[in-house]
Amino acid sequence: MVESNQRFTIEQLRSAGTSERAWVAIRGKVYDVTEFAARHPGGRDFLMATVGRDATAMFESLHDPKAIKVLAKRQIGTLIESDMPQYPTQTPFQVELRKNVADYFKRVGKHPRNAPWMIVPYAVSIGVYFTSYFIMFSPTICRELKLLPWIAALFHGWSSAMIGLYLLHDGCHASFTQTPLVWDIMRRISDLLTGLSSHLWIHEHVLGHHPFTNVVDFDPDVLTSNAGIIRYHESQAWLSLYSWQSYYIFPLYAQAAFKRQISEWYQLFVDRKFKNIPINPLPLKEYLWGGTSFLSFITLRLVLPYYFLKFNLLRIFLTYACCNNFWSLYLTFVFQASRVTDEVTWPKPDKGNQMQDWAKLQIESSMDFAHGSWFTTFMVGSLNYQAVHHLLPYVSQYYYPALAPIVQQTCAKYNVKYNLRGSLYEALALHIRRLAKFSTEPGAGE
Ligand code: HEM
Repeated sequence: MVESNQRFTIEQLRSAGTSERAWVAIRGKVYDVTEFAARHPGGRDFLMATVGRDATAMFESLHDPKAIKVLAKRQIGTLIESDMPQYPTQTPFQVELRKNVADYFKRVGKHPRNAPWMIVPYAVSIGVYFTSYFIMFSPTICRELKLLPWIAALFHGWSSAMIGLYLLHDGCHASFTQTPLVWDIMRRISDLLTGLSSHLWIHEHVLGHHPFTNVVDFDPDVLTSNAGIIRYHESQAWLSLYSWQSYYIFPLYAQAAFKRQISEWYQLFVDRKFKNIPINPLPLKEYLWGGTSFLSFITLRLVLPYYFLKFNLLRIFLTYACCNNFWSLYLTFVFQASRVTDEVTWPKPDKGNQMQDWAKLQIESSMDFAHGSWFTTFMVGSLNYQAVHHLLPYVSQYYYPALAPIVQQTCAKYNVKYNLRGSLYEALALHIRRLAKFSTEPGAGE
């Protein structure tokens, strides 16, 4: 039995990231949520992924401030010192934003997670995925219409990107319906069809990227210890290959899907970490899902076209090269344009590990584009409203266009910079400009 006034080190907390002993730290208090996990309205899976660490930023960004009261009787002690940056609690800007957003949902009489129209893009993504697959590997079409299967391969890449932007993204943010089973089904569909792991992505995106966007050494995309092949921050050590990065980003970005399909299962099951983010011991269910997803992916990509439809291996490889390269370029450009530019902030915690206002950081580290264009919004899974998404990741993307003016007005009142460009191309040009800037050796004109 643990006494409620006990003081824990971060290592002790870390060792309690299992289903038998699940502890989590929020604002310096350590809670035992082993029993609570089964009753967590956000589902057991999300909670179990977050235990064994200081989950303050993630918890506060997703829950009403009152939710912490539910945990009061589960407090078992305090954390001696956190290894995570700390944001101030509930600044006036955050409080007003929260109120304005809540007022909007009260006015329209909707729940932020309920948006039945989202079924349309979900169905389009899956529909195009299977239609294009059929065209790519229909022996008759391939014989009669030589070009069509290659166009279908591009559409297959596009639909894989859309599955990521819609089913994976919304499932991992729990932003469609209030039912954990639905979120689970959405992200598992993505696993089965794309050969990527949504469990790993929860760690990368929900635990790593979102609470600490662009924060050096905490956002897994901005690590000084892992210089990477692209340099877009001054904290990354200089490598002479960066001189060429404005040119090689295209082939580099294009191979992202292939690289992930090979590395993700290793990171999840063998390495048990994503860059700087450790992964808690996995339940049997996760191994079974991993195996099923891998088999389904191999069946779709190899067994069916090679053994049953008798396509040769070179043709299969080239078809998937078309698909994967298009898919990777499409997603990478959207992601990079919406946050890797000079105009957004790249904050650092101070010496005491303290950060500025979390909401302000989310807005100022985002680059929005093409507000009002329904076509762009559809094509980029609403990431053209990046600031709103980062501020309210649990709200269905269906509501972003309506919420953006409310957020912008609140930003204007509190003098918070809201970055917005007219089109994706403008935002992309800013990204390319930043890469060009960091392709010069420090001290040689950067
Ligand atoms: C990605 C991770 C998480 C997701 C997606 C998530 C999601 C949710 C959702 C959807 C609710 C229902 C209320 C609402 O709609 O706001 C909820 C409630 C709650 N969650 Fe989480 N949660 C996560 C992590 C955590 C963590 C780390 C804790 C800390 C122990 C936690 C503790 C709670 C508590 C105490 C409630 C309120 C329960 C009640 O009112 O009875 N959640 N969560």
